[in-house]
Amino acid sequence: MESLVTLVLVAAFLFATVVFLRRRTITINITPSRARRAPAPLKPRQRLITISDAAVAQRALVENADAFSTRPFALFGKPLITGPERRRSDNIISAPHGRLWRALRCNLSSEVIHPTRMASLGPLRRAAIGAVVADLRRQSTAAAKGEAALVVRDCLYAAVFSMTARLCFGAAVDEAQVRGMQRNMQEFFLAVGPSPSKKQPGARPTELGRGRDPAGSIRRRQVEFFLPLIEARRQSSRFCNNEGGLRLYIDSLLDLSVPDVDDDHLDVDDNGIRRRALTDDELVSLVSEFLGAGTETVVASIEWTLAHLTTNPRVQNKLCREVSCIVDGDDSRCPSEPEEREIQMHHRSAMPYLHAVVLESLRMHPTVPFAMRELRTESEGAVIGQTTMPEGGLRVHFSLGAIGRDSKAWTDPDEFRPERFLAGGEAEDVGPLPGPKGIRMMPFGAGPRYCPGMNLAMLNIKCFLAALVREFQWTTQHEISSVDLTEIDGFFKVMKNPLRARVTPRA
Ligand code: HEM
Repeated sequence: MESLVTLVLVAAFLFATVVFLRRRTITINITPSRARRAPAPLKPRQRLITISDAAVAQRALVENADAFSTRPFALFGKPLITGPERRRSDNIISAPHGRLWRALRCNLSSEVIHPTRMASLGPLRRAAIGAVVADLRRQSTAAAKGEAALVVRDCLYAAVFSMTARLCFGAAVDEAQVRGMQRNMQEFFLAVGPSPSKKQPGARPTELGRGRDPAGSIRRRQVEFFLPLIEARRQSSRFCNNEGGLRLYIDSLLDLSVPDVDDDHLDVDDNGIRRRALTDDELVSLVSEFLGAGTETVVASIEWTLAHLTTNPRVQNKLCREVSCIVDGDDSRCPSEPEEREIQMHHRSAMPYLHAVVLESLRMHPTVPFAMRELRTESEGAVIGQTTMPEGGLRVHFSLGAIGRDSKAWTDPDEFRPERFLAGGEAEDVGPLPGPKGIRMMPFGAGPRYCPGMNLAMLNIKCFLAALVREFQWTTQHEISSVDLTEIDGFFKVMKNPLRARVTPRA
């Protein structure tokens, strides 16, 4: 009897959701919360639905963008992002849709990672790539004697992290400080779920589950570690330090004033809004968000792509030919400045196959597995019309992996086939963000909350991949290991078993 009642309730809920998302027939997969591990705790009695259908995602995230613009606050569990004062210390990811979110997002996009600033990132990126290449050469020489397969994730992670940390704090931070930041972030991600950090040397075992106040103590250590670095930058004569044309993230945050009232419904004149500087707790939240978002996602994407290249010699050779032809060729159309040249070379039109390989990898393994939204009970009237919002509100997870592998939208979706993104292919007009024809894949999300780091991420992934494929041949070592493409979904979608490959320097 009890199960019959549950069945009826679930059926009514599914029906209501479909009606709410549009009153015509749509295919919608709704997974009850227990069927998938929710990366973030649900509020008591809050319902969770998982959307795996691109058309439904389009209607929700693009056509009903206002209603679907707020993420659940407690993505990580409150104590991990709440400062010692126990007040909200939002970062961009957690800020509700409104003035504060807009100010924070606009600061990152226009001050730090605006396309016009991409060129000044070149020296940092080249140093990071140089470090990985040198490390892999050294390891491959050592490994050649013992015929061992290399794990690329560790040196990749260290290089990308150091690049992101210096974009945040500048050249003044030394290696020890960068490694300290890395450990701190690894501890954070260990606490929130499976991540590449788990395998990182020096990562301490998580304290979760030991019955202490683990989240609170992780946050305390984060504050203790980052505040002195922030304070040092605040006290420095930062206006005199030329950071090679870079606008450091920490400087932009220290200069930023944000609206004091984060309520778009208040009837106030724009000029009358009180503004304030960011609190120390907010600065810590924003800095750690930048380091985490800028590193984990990019490293995981490069590793997934290398895994496919290792098992697909045809694709790898084709990519290597394209990269070598452009990098080693003398294309007079390219600008002579190395920074400008780098950006132009990695443009879709210059290296279409590299672009296609990266898109295909992101389609199959979007490294952020879900775009999450929360629909509040307050917005019920405006959004839902006749339908009753479940008590406690509604959590909606858009499954980016399922959308990218939908067999109704993609031919052989589980096959790694970059050609589909080339001219004449089934996805020639599909890019990393949904275009005017609607959503086919959305590895960087969709609607107003899409990833602001997309351009930087695409450029970094392409530059690392181009160098790694041009410098090395990637093969499996059957007698020792094969490539295991099993995914693990935590806050990030990572390889369950890190890529182990034989890495041979090209002549
Ligand atoms: C391969 C690399 C990356 C992937 C796949 C990725 C993916 C995503 C996704 C799926 C979202 C959620 C979008 C939504 O809810 O609709 C997101 C949000 C976000 N990402 Fe990324 N990201 C990447 C790199 C980066 C980088 C390099 C940065 C920073 C420099 C960054 C900063 C952010 C921020 C701040 C948000 C929150 C945006 C908001 O709420 O307004 N991401 N990202």
